[in-house]
Amino acid sequence: MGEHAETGAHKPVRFVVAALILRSSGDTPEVLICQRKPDQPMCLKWEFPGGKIEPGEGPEAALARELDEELGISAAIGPRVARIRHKYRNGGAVDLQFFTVREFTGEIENRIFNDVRWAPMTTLPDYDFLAADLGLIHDLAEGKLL
Ligand SMILES: Nc1nc2c([nH]c(=O)n2[C@H]2C[C@H](O)[C@@H](COP(=O)(O)OP(=O)(O)OP(=O)(O)O)O2)c(=O)[nH]1
Repeated sequence: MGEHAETGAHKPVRFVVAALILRSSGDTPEVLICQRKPDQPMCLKWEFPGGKIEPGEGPEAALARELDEELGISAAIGPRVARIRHKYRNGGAVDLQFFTVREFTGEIENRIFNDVRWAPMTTLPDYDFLAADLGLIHDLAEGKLL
């Protein structure tokens, strides 16, 4: 195995934005989570809606575009609450920025995912999330972030 196969240094970093879309159900804060399709890489893992920033695009604009494409909503992008760099075992690195979304117009529609659901914050660790998200979901579940 060459050194690049081990370090993944040959693969460019993917700059990704994702949304913590929040609502309250009674006293319970909930967040929207999405499950990847069976035919996608890292299939059936859970993630937050979002995707790659396109060249020349700002992070907020990229996220608003992705939420429209993936869920059919027009979202007010709130503050950035986390930034995570993660190297996947296949060598691909991601730079993830998470923004809160507390207001949107339109009805949430599942356009590309295997499943979409509102999850109470405390239940997040019960879902099989992408590895890069694990620290974040534990902080969210423990009420440390929001
Ligand atoms: N949307 C989203 N992507 C995430 C999260 N955590 C995480 O590691 N990612 C990774 C998975 C993907 O490699 C990348 C997002 O890329 P994408 O949504 O535009 O495209 P994709 O899943 O087809 O991924 P790719 O194979 O094209 O890289 O970021 C997350 O919570 N939400």
